[in-house]
Amino acid sequence: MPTTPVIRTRVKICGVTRVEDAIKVVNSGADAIGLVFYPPSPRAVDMQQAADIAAVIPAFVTVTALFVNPTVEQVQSVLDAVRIDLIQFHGDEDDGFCQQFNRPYIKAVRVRQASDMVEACVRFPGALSLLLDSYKPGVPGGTGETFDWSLVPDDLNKPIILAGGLSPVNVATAIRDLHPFAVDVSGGVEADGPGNKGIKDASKIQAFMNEVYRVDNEQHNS
Ligand SMILES: O=C(O)c1ccccc1NCC(=O)[C@H](O)[C@H](O)COP(=O)(O)O
Repeated sequence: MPTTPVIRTRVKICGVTRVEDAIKVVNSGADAIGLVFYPPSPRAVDMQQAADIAAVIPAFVTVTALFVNPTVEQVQSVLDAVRIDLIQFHGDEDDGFCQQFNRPYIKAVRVRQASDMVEACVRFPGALSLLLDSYKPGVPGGTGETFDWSLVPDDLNKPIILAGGLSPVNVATAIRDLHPFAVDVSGGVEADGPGNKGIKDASKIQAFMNEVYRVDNEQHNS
């Protein structure tokens, strides 16, 4: 993990499915939203939902499109219809595939051991950052589970986006322990209840952001 804290930890809220939730995310001060283009996910959006959401996102908030092993045509059709600033590849794509879309990209690494992250830095030279997520067999992402943060090497040569099971309860510890460039949350800011995947809760989003602000201030005023 980097030994020096970043001045302000960036935040991406992933799995937004409704315009009203996108507005909550923007108003909370988050830096990025994630739109899931993976139909099996309960958080998947169709093209119209995505276009409607992207239309309310102002400048300086990054609209991220998330794919899991898409075809070239699937990615291109989204890019043609929706304002997308950044692509998140969450499957088994390689660097050549990820680089062909004329958009910056980040690559998810589902962490089992330290070498997963070290090797990903070599295998994905075009990735802006690595998004470190939990490994769960058969589940490509959005698991709501943390992984063993002590596995994260302190000398990775790409900025880290920490994901997997973050919430208002544990994000401060995560930032203190790992000093990631950014944190990414989905399930941890959703409304309670099994049918509410993809429905974000304004008070949880704000609690998450408040914790990020609190720990950033704590680290820079100590
Ligand atoms: O959200 C999904 O359903 C999903 C499905 C397939 C691949 C990725 C998916 N989500 C990715 C994310 O929302 C986050 O980048 C990350 O996995 C954190 O999710 P969570 O553990 O719920 O905070």
